[in-house]
Amino acid sequence: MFVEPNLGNPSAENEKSTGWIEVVCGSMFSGKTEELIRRLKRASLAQQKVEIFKPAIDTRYDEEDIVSHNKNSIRSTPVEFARDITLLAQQSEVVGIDEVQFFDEGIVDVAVELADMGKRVIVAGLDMDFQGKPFGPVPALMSVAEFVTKVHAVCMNCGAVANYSYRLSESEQKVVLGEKDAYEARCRKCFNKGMNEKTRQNKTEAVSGKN
Ligand SMILES: Nc1ncnc2c1ncn2[C@@H]1O[C@H](COP(=O)(O)OP(=O)(O)O)[C@@H](O)[C@H]1O
Ligand SMILES: Cc1cn([C@H]2C[C@H](O)[C@@H](COP(=O)(O)O)O2)c(=O)[nH]c1=O
Ligand SMILES: [Zn+2]
Repeated sequence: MFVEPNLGNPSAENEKSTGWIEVVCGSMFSGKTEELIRRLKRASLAQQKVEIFKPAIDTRYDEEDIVSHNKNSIRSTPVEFARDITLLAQQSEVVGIDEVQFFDEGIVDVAVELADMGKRVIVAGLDMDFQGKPFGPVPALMSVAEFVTKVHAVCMNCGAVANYSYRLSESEQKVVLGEKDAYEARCRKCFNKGMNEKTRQNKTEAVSGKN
């Protein structure tokens, strides 16, 4: 379990405690949102000023709340652009961001600026997309973060440790919102098996003139 670093206890009135960036990443169903909520609720319990953001496009469970697959939730502000967070987070000591993979690359500078101002910035998101490729700004965020936590799901095919989000449909679009109806957590072996089956099926359909 992640143990929060000491926020510091500045003795001089104007002295700021050091800020930092934490990344919680992994596949779908790996517990990213639960871990984010856990850290943010502990910060609130410690009387710290907490602000939470999510990309406006993620409306799966709720327009505003961040909701885990277990239905654990926390209030958040949906924002369209990464830059919006800079303005909205000015008064906070702790800034949480969920589904960070959906933000533009500007989110990296935003996270760095907020941390430079002395804030604790906690972001959670998918490190890989449905093809097993790095997802948006997450790799760059991992580079600039002080702390990176990779969490894992359970493979729905064989029960092994799952590192991949396997898309059940044939869609090739990067962004396809969904839950268990659309994705399965899979281990490396079962993910590769599924991807190879898809490739074979596409080739067969191309030969038979279906596509
Ligand atoms: N294949 C799976 N592996 C692990 N947990 C799963 C799986 N499918 C459903 N869950 C549930 O999802 C919860 C994690 O949800 P959540 O924090 O929203 O994950 P994430 O944000 O990483 O998608 C787990 O505690 C568990 O109850
Ligand atoms: C792999 C992958 C996922 N998505 C979408 C599907 C869900 O709506 C979110 C991930 O949510 P979670 O909290 O991590 O379960 O992302 C996508 O759009 N594209 C992908 O490649
Ligand atoms: Zn497996």
